[in-house]
Amino acid sequence: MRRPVAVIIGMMGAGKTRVGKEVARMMNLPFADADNEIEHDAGMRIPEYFEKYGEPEFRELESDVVLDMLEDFDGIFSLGGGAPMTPSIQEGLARYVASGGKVVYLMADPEEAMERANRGGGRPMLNGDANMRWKKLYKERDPVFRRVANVHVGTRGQSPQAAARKLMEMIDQRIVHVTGSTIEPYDVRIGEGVMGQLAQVLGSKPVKVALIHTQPVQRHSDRARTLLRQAGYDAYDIIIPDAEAGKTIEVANGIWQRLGDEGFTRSDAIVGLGGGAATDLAGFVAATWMRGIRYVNCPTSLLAMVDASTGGKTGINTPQGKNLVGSFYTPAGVLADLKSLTSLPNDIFIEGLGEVVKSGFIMDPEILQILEDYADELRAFDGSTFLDSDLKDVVAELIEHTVSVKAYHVSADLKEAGLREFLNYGHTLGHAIEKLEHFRWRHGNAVAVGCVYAAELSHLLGYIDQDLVDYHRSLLGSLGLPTSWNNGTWDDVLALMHRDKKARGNKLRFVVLDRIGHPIHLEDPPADAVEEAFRRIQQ
Ligand SMILES: NC(=O)c1ccc[n+]([C@@H]2O[C@H](COP(=O)([O-])OP(=O)(O)OC[C@H]3O[C@@H](n4cnc5c(N)ncnc54)[C@H](O)[C@@H]3O)[C@@H](O)[C@H]2O)c1
Ligand SMILES: O=C(O)C(=O)C[C@@H](O)[C@H](O)[C@H](O)COP(=O)(O)O
Repeated sequence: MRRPVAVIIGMMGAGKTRVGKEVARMMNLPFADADNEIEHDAGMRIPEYFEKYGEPEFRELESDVVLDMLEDFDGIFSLGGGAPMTPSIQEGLARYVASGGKVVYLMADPEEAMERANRGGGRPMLNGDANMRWKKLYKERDPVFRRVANVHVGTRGQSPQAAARKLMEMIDQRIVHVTGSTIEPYDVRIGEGVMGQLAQVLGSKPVKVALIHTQPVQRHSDRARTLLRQAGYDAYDIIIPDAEAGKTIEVANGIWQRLGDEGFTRSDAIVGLGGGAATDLAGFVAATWMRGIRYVNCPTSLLAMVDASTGGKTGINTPQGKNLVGSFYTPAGVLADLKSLTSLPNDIFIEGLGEVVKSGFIMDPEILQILEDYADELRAFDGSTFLDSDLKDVVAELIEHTVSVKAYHVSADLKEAGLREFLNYGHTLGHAIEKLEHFRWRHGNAVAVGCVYAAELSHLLGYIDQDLVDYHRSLLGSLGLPTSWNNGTWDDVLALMHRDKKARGNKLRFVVLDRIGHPIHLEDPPADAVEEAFRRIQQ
C-alpha cells in the first residue's frame, strides 16, 4: 500500500512547502503540496476558485484531493493551512496515524510565520486585516493541529535546512501506539534523538519534574535535565541505587519524602530514566504519589526499551520475591532514544535480547527470523560504534516489533486477567532464579533459562516436539544467552514458583507453548513434569 512518508501541517507561513521540499530532497523522496494538486485538479488558482465557488466548495475539493493522496502518494506531503480543520480530513489523518503514519505539526514562531504569510499575498483566508485574521486563525487552529499531529516540530529561529534536518530525525522515528478501553492512549517513540520530545510528552501542566535515574546513566540524565530546564520546568535530580537495589520500599520512601519536601503537587510529574529497574521504581513512585501523577519513561537499556518501560507494570521487590508490590499505572509516553544505547555494555545489551526472544516465541516469528539472521552482529554489539552501524536499523526494528507484541497484550488486558499473562512466558522460573541468585543474575538472562524451562514443560506435556525445545536452546545460545542453571535446590525453586503472581491458592500456573506464536495457560500441571523440566535445564 502506498502512503506518505510524512504529512506536514501547520499555519500559513510556517514554511511547510519550503521545509517539506528540503526534507524530500534530503531523503530522496518526491514532494507534493496539496494546494498545487488542488489547483491542478480545479484547473485554476486557489484565490480564483474561492472567489468563484466559495470556501465550503473549496474545502470539499480539498478533502477529496487530500484523502486520495493519503492512499496513493509515497513521499512528503504538505497540506494547506486550513485542511486539518475539515472533519473528513481529520478522520483520514487519524486513519493514517493509526496505520503508522506521521503527521508533523511544523510549529514556527507565530510572529515569523505571520510575517511570512502576509508577505506573498494571494491568500484568501487573510483578506482584510491580515494580521488580525492570521492571529484569529492561529487561536482556532493551533489546538486542533496539536491534537491531529503525532509529531510536533518547533522551528523557531531555525534555517529551513536545520528545520528539515530536525523534521527528518523525527519522521525517522518509529511509533507504537498503546491504547485500550481502560488506557489513556500513549505512544512509544523509538529512534535517535527522540528524547528531544520530552517536553512535548510531559505537556504544559507540570511545573516541577523529578528526574529519577541511576548513576551509570548520568550522561543521559544530564541531557534530559537540560531539555527539561530549556522547556521551563523546575527539574529535580533524584539518583537511586543501581539495578534491583533501587527497587525497594526504602528507596521509594526516600523519594516520597523528597517530593513532599519540594512541594510536588498532583499536576507535577516524574521522568524515569534508566534500565528496567529504574523505570519500574519511577513508575511506582508516580503511581503512589498523591495516588497518581503523570510520568514519562526514558528507557536506556535494551530490555527497558523493549519491555519494562511500556505497559504500566510498576513495582518494587520485597525480601520474599520479585515485583511483589506494585500497581498497573500507565505512563504518559515512552521515549526510547537509540542514542542511550551508545553507553550500554555488551552483556547488558545481550541480556535484553532475552525478552525479545520471549516475544518472538509467544507472538511474532518475524522477531525470531531477524534474530537468526543477525545473531552474530547482535552478539558483538558495541555501543561506541552502534549509531553508525547497520545494526542500528536492525535493533530499531526489533524494538518496534517487541514493543508491538507488548502493546497488543497490554491494550487488551492491562490488569493481567488472562491474555497479558502470556508476556510472562519464561518468568515463573526466571524470577525464582533471580531471587536465588540474590539478583546477581540479570533479569533477561534468567528469563532466557526460564523460556527453555517452559519449553521443556510444554514438551513433557505433549504440546510441542523436541525440535522446538532444541530451537529455544540454539537460538538463545547463538545470541550469547544462557540456557541452563544449576545453582539452587528444587525445593527452593518450587517454593518461589508458588509465590509467582500467576499462582492461584496452592496451585501453580504457567504459560507454555502449543506452537510458535501460540501460548496457552497451564493450570496445576503434574508435579513430576514440573520437576522433570527443572532437571532438564540443570544440565
Ligand atoms: N515493568 C515491566 O513490565 C518489566 C518488564 C521487564 C522487566 N522489568 C524489570 O526490569 C528490570 C530489568 O531491567 P534491565 O535489564 O534494564 O536492568 P537494570 O535496570 O538493572 O539495568 C541494568 C544495568 O544497566 C545499567 N544501564 C542501563 N542503561 C544503561 C546505559 N544506557 N548505559 C550504561 N549503563 C546502563 C543500569 O544502570 C544497570 O546497572 C528488572 O527489575 C525487571 O523485573 C519490568
Ligand atoms: O508486562 C507484563 O505483563 C510482563 O509480564 C512482562 C515481563 O517481561 C516483565 O518481566 C514483568 O515485570 C513481569 O511481571 P510480574 O508480574 O511477573 O512481576
